[in-house]
Amino acid sequence: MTSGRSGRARPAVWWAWPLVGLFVVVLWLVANAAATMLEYRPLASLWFPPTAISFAAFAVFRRGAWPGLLVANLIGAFFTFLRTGHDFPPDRMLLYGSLFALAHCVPFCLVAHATLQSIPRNAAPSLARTVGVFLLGGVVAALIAAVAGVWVSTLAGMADRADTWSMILPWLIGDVAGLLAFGPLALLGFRALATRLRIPVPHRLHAFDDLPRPPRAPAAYALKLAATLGTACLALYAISRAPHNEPLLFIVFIAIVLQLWIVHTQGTLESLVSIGVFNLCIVGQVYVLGLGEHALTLQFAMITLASASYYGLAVPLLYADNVQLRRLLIHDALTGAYNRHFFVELSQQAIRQSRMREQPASMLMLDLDNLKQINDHHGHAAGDQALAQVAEACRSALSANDLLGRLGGDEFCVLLPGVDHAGAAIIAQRLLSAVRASVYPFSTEIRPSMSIGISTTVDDEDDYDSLWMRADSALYVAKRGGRDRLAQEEATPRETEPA
Ligand SMILES: Nc1nc2c(ncn2[C@@H]2O[C@H](COP(=O)(O)OP(=O)(O)OP(=O)(O)O)[C@@H](O)[C@H]2O)c(=O)[nH]1
Repeated sequence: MTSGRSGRARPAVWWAWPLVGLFVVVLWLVANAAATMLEYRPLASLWFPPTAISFAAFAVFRRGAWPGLLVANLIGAFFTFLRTGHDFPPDRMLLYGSLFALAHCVPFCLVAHATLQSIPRNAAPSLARTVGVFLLGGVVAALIAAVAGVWVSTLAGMADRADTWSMILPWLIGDVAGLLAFGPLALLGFRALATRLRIPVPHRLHAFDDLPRPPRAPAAYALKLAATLGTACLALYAISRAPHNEPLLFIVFIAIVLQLWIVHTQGTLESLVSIGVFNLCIVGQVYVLGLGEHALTLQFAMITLASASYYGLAVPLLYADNVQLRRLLIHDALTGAYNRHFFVELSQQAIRQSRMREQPASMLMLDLDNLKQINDHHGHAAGDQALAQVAEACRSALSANDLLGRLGGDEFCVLLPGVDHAGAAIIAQRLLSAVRASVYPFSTEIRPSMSIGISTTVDDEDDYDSLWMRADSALYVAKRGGRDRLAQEEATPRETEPA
């Protein structure tokens, strides 16, 4: 079920799992303390970041996360009992603590599992789908955790049955806010830790490693992050000075627009860090400025920012997919030249444009020599290699305006916009030389060579088809003349001798 890229060769050291357990316990309790500091009413915190730790630990360490998380939850529950003055006997403490632990761990274990399962094993992953499962699963898990947690609270006598519904909503929102603030970032952190400790992590966690990475621009990132945080700080400072002017708080939503700018232009890690920092900035300010009464609006802002950002992360991936699809659609996979369909379309367009500019256009029909012999003596893989090698040699001898297409088999075609008869012959000669200069790695006896037929527009009636027919006839002449040469369309085509 799980296997690691680097973990296969060397097994984890014996102290790796205890260290993971300890790390999870400490991190979970620190997050729990941060949540406690931000309680704006009993058992309702502005956010509950331990959810992020639980989700990430289950996603990376799977079953191995249970011991650390159970211990952390029990300790966290004991502290809450003491802090809220509930002096239970030891057996009750253990019972209620265990129930709290299960109420929290089971739902977040399930959402971690569902998020992992949303990444296909053998197909191209879709970040949008995984983000959808993570967000919706996160909300459902938080709802289950909130209902179960409030139920345990009433069972333990820590809350009134009458308060049940008024407790569930803030509990749910706090859990979601904590999960979205740090869940994916914590997951990356745990994955890095597992790799260091040579603990195998689920294969699926590597599915998004090849996300397109925009060029690193730390100064631009710092500027955008400062603008995002500055806007959020400004909004909170303004509302702290004018507490009854609620609309001021909505300045925070401008920060969401700035954050999306980061997501669309910076790398994934930078985006995850900015989500976390934005959340820290909000909760830190709420704590310092005492803005607990605006908790729901701010939670809404934090959740909106995080969920919009996670979906935004899928956009560069979709864009890269589009580029790749377009590349596959218009190029011949073996040689990288344009495929026949696209080459014909581009050539027709280029011929029309040359005519409008009152310029000529020329066409070169290229045919690789002796491919059948290469296939027969060295195999089809060698034949493929010859085709790719000759195409590369041609590409290196052409300019950016010239079009190279593979019409099929060993036939290529070059369209030269704005190039006349004489110019076409010079370029064709350059192509012959470039191909002759290369050496086939599979044979020193067969020298790379090709034959070329040339045609050039003579009047406005000329189009792709007429050029193609004349270039093809000229190619036939070059082949008949002994290969490795060019022939121009003429009543008596001019031929060059092999070098
Ligand atoms: N390896 C490989 N062979 C191909 C491919 N497409 C076509 N061929 C083979 O290329 C050979 C072309 O044969 P011919 O048209 O007689 O060409 P040739 O052997 O180069 O002979 P001349 O053109 O007269 O020099 C055929 O045997 C095709 O099966 C391909 O994509 N890869």
